[in-house]
Amino acid sequence: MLELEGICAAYGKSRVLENVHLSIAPAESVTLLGRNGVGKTTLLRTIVGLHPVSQGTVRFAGEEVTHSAAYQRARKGIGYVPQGRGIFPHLTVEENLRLGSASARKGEHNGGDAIPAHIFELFPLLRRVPNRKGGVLSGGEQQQLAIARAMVAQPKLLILDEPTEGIQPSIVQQIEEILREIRTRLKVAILLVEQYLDFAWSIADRFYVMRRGRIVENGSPRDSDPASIHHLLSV
Ligand SMILES: Nc1ncnc2c1ncn2[C@@H]1O[C@H](COP(=O)(O)OP(=O)(O)OP(=O)(O)O)[C@@H](O)[C@H]1O
Repeated sequence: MLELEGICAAYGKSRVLENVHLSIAPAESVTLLGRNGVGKTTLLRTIVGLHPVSQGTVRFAGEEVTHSAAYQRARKGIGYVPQGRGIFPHLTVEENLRLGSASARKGEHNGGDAIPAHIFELFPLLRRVPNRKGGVLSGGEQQQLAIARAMVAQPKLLILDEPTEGIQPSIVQQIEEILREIRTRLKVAILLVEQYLDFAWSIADRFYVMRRGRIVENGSPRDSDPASIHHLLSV
């Protein structure tokens, strides 16, 4: 479903990604691990169309999208939950969700479609607070809102950048369950950047480890020893 081949990217003259190859099958859950500053967020941004690649190709759902605009990739089915959540703090929960709808992404400035019922089944907490402003929600609620907003557009691939950052452990478990539902029931593929290895391990079918802009290891959590991955992440 997603294939990255030989991706290179830079900020000015500073090269950040070097020859990255990565693939994700439909409904597969993949985690991208690596220390701070190795290029994980930049790689996600090249996939969603927010950072240009200097070499390589991005293919999604059988089509090359290397140079497509972010909104075109969103329409094709790439959903993105950025680091820091990216919700609108002054808009209500319902308004935030409507902005995620497919018609809003197509540029029809009508406030978007109705919110699909399955969104509230996945996020019952949000059903209880439709009129609350995004900015007054707790960190965990904001993260759920950010994921729900991406899900409103019915993506085929959901990309999440450190969804557990700054969230208490009990809520992390809720988010884990929601992501599992998204993958198994809705058959949406997941690409997760995560520092919290236990969380990543519990939902990933496969992992990649990145160091200094390169993929240095990949495999399946079932066949890998977490201690060796911890070691890889600490050197
Ligand atoms: N806008 C920018 N301009 C210049 N350099 C940048 C910019 N954004 C990131 N970088 C640099 O690119 C490198 C990769 O950053 P990136 O955010 O992709 O890493 P990361 O692995 O996601 O780290 P983190 O976990 O801290 O978000 C870092 O050295 C960073 O300082």
